Amino acid sequence: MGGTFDPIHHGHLVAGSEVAHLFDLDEVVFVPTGEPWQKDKTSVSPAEDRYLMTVIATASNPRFTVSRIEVDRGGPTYTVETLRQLRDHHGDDVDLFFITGADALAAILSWRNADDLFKLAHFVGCNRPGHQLSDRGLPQGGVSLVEIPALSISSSECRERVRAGEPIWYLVPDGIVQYINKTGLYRDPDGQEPARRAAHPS
Ligand SMILES: Nc1ncnc2c1ncn2[C@@H]1O[C@H](COP(=O)(O)OP(=O)(O)OP(=O)(O)O)[C@@H](O)[C@H]1O
Ligand SMILES: O=C(O)c1ccc[n+]([C@@H]2O[C@H](COP(=O)([O-])O)[C@@H](O)[C@H]2O)c1
Repeated sequence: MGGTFDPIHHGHLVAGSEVAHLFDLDEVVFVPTGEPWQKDKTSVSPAEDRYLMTVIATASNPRFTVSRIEVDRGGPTYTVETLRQLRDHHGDDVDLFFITGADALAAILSWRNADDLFKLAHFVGCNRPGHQLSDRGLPQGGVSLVEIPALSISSSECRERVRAGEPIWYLVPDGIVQYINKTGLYRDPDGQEPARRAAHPS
């Protein structure tokens, strides 16, 4: 499952679990994006933080693992390179499924070497609340769309809530709340929430 995971939240975990069930997958490998080239670089947290949060969030599920493949590769992250590396590593005996969200798949034709992607893996697009994807324009048989039990959570909302001093308990696993508190991720650069700064202007 590919994503920026900034931070990983229960929407991602439910999607991974649901797709594993529907497609009878042996393993779901979460692959945090190294450098998401279609996102503003300055607004994405360090890859190492996103990787560590993904490890923490998935640790309790024996079918979930995390790969450093994109974090370690360096440079802009292209899914086509990730799939080629995975294919080289596993050989032709495994079926690869690339799981991601409907919003990301809607833009797949703008991805690097889009034509090759569908030869390397079967793509699974997760419909989430507010993002319904049609498979119009996508190659027949190359993509499956699945409905994920509605969980209206997004990473951007989690980041906004932390910045505003609002709780993210139960939107993300407990360990992620603790990691964010410990590292100060998503807070203002001076480490204070806006509400506290207003009360104690420096
Ligand atoms: N609640 C959800 N249900 C199903 N799929 C989801 C959900 N949240 C995210 N996804 C999908 O998981 C993929 C990877 O997610 P990503 O790391 O970009 O998180 P995000 O919540 O979409 O982040 P952001 O709000 O920063 O755009 C995305 O393509 C996204 O559509
Ligand atoms: O290969 C590409 O060119 C490409 C362009 C945009 C996104 N992706 C991948 O799509 C997945 C979801 O991305 P995002 O930005 O929605 O978190 C993630 O694994 C990205 O690396 C891949």
